[in-house]
Amino acid sequence: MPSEASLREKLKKKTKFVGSTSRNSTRTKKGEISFEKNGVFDRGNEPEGKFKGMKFGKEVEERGKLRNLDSSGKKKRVYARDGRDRIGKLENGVATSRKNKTLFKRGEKHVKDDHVEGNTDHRTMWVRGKSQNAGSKGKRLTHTGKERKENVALATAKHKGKAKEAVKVGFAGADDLESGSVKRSRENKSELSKGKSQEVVSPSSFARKKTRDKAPLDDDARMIDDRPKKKKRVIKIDPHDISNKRLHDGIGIDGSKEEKEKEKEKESDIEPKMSKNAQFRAIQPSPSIISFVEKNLLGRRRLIDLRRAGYNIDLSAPLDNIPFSSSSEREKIEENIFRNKLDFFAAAKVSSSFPPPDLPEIAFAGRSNVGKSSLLNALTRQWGVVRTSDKPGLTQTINFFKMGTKVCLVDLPGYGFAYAKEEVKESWEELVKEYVSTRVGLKRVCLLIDTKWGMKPRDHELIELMERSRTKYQIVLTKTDVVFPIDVARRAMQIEESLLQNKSLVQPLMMVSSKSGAGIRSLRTVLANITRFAKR
Ligand SMILES: Nc1nc2c(ncn2[C@@H]2O[C@H](COP(=O)(O)OP(=O)(O)OP(=O)(O)O)[C@@H](O)[C@H]2O)c(=O)[nH]1
Ligand SMILES: [Mg+2]
Repeated sequence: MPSEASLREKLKKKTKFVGSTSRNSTRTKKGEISFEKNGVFDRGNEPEGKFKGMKFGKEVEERGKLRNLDSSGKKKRVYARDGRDRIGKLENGVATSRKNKTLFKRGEKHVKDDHVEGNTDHRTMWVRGKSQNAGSKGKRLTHTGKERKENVALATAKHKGKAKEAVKVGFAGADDLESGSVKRSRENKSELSKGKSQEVVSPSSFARKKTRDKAPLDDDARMIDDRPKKKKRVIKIDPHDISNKRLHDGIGIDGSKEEKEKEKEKESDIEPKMSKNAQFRAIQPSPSIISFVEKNLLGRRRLIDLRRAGYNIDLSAPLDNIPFSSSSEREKIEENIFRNKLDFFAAAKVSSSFPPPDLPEIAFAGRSNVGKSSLLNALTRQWGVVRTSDKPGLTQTINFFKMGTKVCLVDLPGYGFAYAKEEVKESWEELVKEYVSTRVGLKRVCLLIDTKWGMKPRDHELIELMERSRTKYQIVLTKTDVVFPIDVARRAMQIEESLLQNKSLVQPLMMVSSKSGAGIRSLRTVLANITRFAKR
């Protein structure tokens, strides 16, 4: 049997090896190593090679006992009690491994371990700790008497809700464990996860907890510090108390001045609330203006209504397409003058460049982009002769157009906002002012006002100038098609009322739309009368 002898020798060697490694392993694993039912290491994370030899030698015998006893819970407990003395002789690490064996038998988690230990103080404490009678049943096998007392105290403290007491006791116990039993510290760690009072067991976690608790305390303290400061800042003002503040302001206590001031405040509050727009809405147009607006289809209208009335809003439409006047005489005048071709013959940037005043002139003035050039085109229906643009400031010179042999139409540069340098715009204004105030042969200035925006300060400036120079001028509201008919009437009423005292103003106020053609016929009639009666 040489093979048997050699086998035994091999086994002995392995046993020796295992004996040493098992201790080391338990020490290093610190209770994390688990036993299987057959007592063999391990399902843990340790490499298998380390623990294979556990089946042999004395260790194997002991494991055999363990195995038998592990098969039932009761036996295990009996074995543990009996074996504790025996195992207790071993080093702490080994003893821990024994306990761990029982602990991890049914699971590897510490929480489970506590449950597996079953009727121990420990489990009762932490499992039932949330209920009642912590530590009243059973005895913890692995704990010393001192530890049991601590746990009981912890449980009692917890049960009674005395967290502070529990903290103190727990912390003391943790100190003991740190110095001695690794198992104890592990148990305490598991305890940490079960409640606030348990968290204090580990000194490090206790320190963390302490700092955590401190921070909010500090915040609270700061908040508490802040509150009174805020309160101090608050000045309680009684709105009905007129004793101090109002006396200091020099207002009598009787409240007479006070009431007056209140009334003034109310009035001043009301006035700004009445915006310009609201004031405009409050205007009541006269019936004559309203009828004129309706008759000429001024204001925003449906296309179908314009067509029914005989308007042709097609820009390329000839002059004839404008609705016929009921008066044959007026119709004749319109045709005779405005059927003539519109001829551009002069442009002037300075007054010295003005052409000689051979013909009576009708000028079109107004702010930039108000529609002066467009109106010239609409009156003659010769689109493109006068250049227009949606960009303010296109017309930068005084442009002279002959219309037949009887009248000259003058397109003036606009004033106000324009895409041009300030100096240039100022020169335009000066040129326009010079023209309207000094031009010989100027029979009428059509001052164009945008119906939507009304008159602006620059318009008033020019009016004042024409009033001073006694230049005849007539207001023409443009772009009436962009506002409601009632607003066209309101604007007309507003402007007429504002210029009632002006002597050089020629009535009536005209309203047109170069886009729809509304009011163009009426304006033609007015302008034709100028040329007819104009003295050369
Ligand atoms: N809806 C509408 N738009 C108009 C009317 N008249 C002119 N416009 C537009 O207004 C813009 C300015 O027109 P212009 O005739 O160039 O105005 P302007 O007063 O000559 O402008 P400046 O030469 O810069 O002073 C253009 O885009 C026109 O199409 C109108 O009656 N209705
Ligand atoms: Mg123009």
